[in-house]
Amino acid sequence: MMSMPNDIITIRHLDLYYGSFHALKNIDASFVRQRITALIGPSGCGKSTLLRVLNRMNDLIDGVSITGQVLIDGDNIYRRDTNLIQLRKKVGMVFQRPNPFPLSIYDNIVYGPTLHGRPHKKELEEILVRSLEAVHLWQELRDRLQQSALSLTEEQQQRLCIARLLAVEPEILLMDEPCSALDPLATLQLEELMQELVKEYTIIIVTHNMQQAARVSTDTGFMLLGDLVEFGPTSAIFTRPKDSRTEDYVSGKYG
Ligand SMILES: Nc1ncnc2c1ncn2[C@@H]1O[C@H](COP(=O)(O)OP(=O)(O)OP(=O)(O)O)[C@@H](O)[C@H]1O
Repeated sequence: MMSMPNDIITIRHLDLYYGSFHALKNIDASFVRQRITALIGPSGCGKSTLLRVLNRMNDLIDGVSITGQVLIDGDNIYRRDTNLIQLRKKVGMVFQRPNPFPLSIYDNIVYGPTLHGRPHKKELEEILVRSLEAVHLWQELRDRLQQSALSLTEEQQQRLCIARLLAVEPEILLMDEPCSALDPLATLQLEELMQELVKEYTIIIVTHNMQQAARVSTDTGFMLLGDLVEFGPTSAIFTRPKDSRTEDYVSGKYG
C-alpha cells in the first residue's frame, strides 16, 4: 500500500500471534492525520489488538509475536531501538473504563509532564489549565483540584484520562470503546469532544457500536477473524460496502 503525505500511520504486512493463535492477519492500512478512524467488527475480531499494535502495548503480553511494519511519521515503531516511553507519549490511549490514578485531579494531570521533564510550577499550571480546558473540565474542577480523581463521575473520569494524555502533547489518541462505561448523553458529549480534539489530534477509535462509528468517523475499517476485510470512507463502508462480509455486518447479520 502506498503511503500518502497526509498519512500519519502506515501498517505494512502486519501479523500478530498470541502463542500459536493468529490474531492479526497480514494487515495493511493507513490512517490519515487529524481524522477520526473507527475500527469495527464482531467481538474477538482483533480490533483492540490492532489498536494496541499502534503504541506497542501488546509487547507487555507474554507469548506475543509480531512481524511487519508500523510506520508512524515515517519511523518503524517496531525497530529494536524504539523508545517506548516516547512512543506512548506520542500515541496515547484511553480504555473502556476510565483509569485515573488514585491521586488528586491535579496530580493526574501533572504526572506525565513531570515524568517527561522537569517543568517549573508555572509551566505545570499552564499545562493543567490547557489540558482541563480542552476536555471542558476546567470550570467544573478548578476549585477542587486536590480532590481525588476517583471521586469524579465516570464521564468526568474519562475526560480526565483524556486530559492526562493531552498534558504530554500526544499526536495520536487511541480510544478503545471509550464510551462503554457512559450513559447515552455522556456518550454523545464525549463524541462531541472527539470532534473538537480531531482538529489537533489523530484519533483511532475501536467501537462495537456501528452508529457511533457512523456518527464520529471519517474512515472505517471492518475486521473479521483477524482480517481487515475492508477499509475506506465511513459513508462507503456503511452504504455501499464492496465486500459481502462487510455488508452482512453493517446490515446487522453478525449481531
Ligand atoms: N492476551 C491474549 N492472549 C491470547 N489471546 C488473546 C489475548 N488477547 C486477545 N486474544 C484473542 O485475540 C482475538 C482478538 O481479540 P481482541 O480483544 O483484539 O478482539 P476485539 O475485536 O477487540 O474484541 P472485543 O470487541 O470483544 O474487545 C480474540 O480471539 C481474543 O480471544
